[in-house]
Amino acid sequence: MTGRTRRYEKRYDDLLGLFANEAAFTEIARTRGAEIAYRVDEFRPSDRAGDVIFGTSMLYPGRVGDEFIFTRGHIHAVSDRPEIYFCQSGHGVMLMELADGTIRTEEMTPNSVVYVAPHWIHRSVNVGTEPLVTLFCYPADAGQDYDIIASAGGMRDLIVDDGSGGWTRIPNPRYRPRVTGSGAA
Ligand SMILES: O=P(O)(O)OC[C@H]1O[C@H](O)[C@H](O)[C@@H](O)[C@@H]1O
Ligand SMILES: [Fe+2]
Repeated sequence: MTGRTRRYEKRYDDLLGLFANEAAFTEIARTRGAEIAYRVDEFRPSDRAGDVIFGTSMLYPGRVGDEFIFTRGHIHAVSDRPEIYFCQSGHGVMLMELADGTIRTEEMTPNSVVYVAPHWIHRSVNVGTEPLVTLFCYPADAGQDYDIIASAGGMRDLIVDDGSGGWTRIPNPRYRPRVTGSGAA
């Protein structure tokens, strides 16, 4: 991508506390903490509501224990703002969750498009062996809220190796359901 207005990179060290297997993470961070886990190049023409931010993201393959490497994940700060992702290469899963814990996954393979509808928390997961490269686009006034995941102990499900070359979803043992709506427990 040429003409970017920003590049943002996350190293393994920046992902501390996000993976379920803390011992496996500690071991990886000890030897490869400074390695880039993912990189985002974006073009942001302005922050105006009618404008769009677009760019490319490159998530390198990896695993922490059985869990596949992922982006930190967020909900848009203006939560009704959607996003689209076009997969250029690699094999990924878009893991999406509503505040009430409803989960959805969409597989990402080259030339597939994923629509992240308004109000969905979203995280890209690389379940393959090559970098997962996506082109993304979302409204320029959307912003990102990371606390919605952090305050719940992560997303409700983990995307893990199924032991036969694929991926599967298992419940996240650290997940604490959010209190949503009136009177919900
Ligand atoms: O913001 P993160 O959860 O770290 O994910 C990294 C990036 O993922 C996507 O590509 C989004 O469109 C970016 O806006 C975001 O910054
Ligand atoms: Fe987003």
